[in-house]
Amino acid sequence: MEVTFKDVSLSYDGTREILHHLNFTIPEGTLVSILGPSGCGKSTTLMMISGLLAPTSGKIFFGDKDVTKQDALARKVGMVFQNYALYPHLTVLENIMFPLKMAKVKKPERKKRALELAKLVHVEDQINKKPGALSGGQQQRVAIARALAKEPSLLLLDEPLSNLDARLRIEMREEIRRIQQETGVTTIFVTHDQDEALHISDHIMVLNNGDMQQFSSAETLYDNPSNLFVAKFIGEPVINTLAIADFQGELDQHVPADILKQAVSVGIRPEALQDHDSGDDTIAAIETTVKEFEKYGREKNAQLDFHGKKLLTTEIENTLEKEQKLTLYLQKSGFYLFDQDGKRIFGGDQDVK
Ligand SMILES: Nc1ncnc2c1ncn2[C@@H]1O[C@H](COP(=O)(O)OP(=O)(O)OP(=O)(O)O)[C@@H](O)[C@H]1O
Repeated sequence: MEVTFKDVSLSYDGTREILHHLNFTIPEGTLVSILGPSGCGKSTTLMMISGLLAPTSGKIFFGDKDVTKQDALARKVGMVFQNYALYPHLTVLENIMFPLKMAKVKKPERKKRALELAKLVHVEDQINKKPGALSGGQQQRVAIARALAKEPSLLLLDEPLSNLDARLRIEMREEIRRIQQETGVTTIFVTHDQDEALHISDHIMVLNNGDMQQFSSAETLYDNPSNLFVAKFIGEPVINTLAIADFQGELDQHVPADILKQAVSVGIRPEALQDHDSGDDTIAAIETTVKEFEKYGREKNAQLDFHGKKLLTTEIENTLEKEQKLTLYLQKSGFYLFDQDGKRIFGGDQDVK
């Protein structure tokens, strides 16, 4: 189901606005993550999609239908939370069948459907166990199967992996992607973990302080961040940032004068700082001093001092000594300028916002 927010705002108490004028469309059949720091309004956005919370102003559409006034039941959404919320006294199969029982589906039919779902989420060999006898990952699979039982219009997942250990999180995020692709159900996934969002989503909505910063693919967020917040939030290691006044290097050959005049901040991805000149792709050479250097496996990180400011690069070919002087060549791809509002005004693909 396609979901559209038109100018949706929300205040819990009528005074403080938590979400401001959200406008977006989640395309049918896609997996979209809502990503942002703690308290930015991710769960609140999901609750408004579910119908558990009504917007203070604006409209919500499922397809062409205005559902702003419909409750959660009428919207037919399936929800999964981080604490699974399975019924402890029921078996796995009974848990999956439960929503169908409530919907008065006949017993043989609901058993057949629950068995299909148990297979889909790979718990078919656990169906007679109680949730307490399952691992966290298995419980999460059951919770997803239960949410899918009534063939929901949408599958909504609120931080579903946060109670799992690191290895299981990776396994389960791949599983959520597989289940979403096998069922084709439009899925909306709330997370504060960029790695999780970048790995499984078709599109990512980045929220900060109740404002939508950008809604695009993982690749576009990284290559064409619309503003400084997104540039800093997406990417590991984090992008280097400097005030333009602290950037001691020649840019006028590559950056138009009117843009340079508006620039307030500089963003340089760690991989855009190389120790060799690559001709046309190099936009400036800068003088630095090595502070730290680490090399192990595929990781190469050098911490550098650049006129009193710190820079990090991942692209050093040769071994370095502390306090060594080093000329770095700034690559065009991975170099950005931002104006006083933080908007990207140079770098990346100019027409992608
Ligand atoms: N029921 C409520 N009543 C009043 N304020 C609330 C309520 N629920 C959330 N808030 C406030 O709304 C803001 C957004 O909360 P929300 O839970 O949507 O953020 P979040 O991005 O999901 O955060 P987290 O990642 O920490 O769960 C926060 O400032 C929070 O304190």
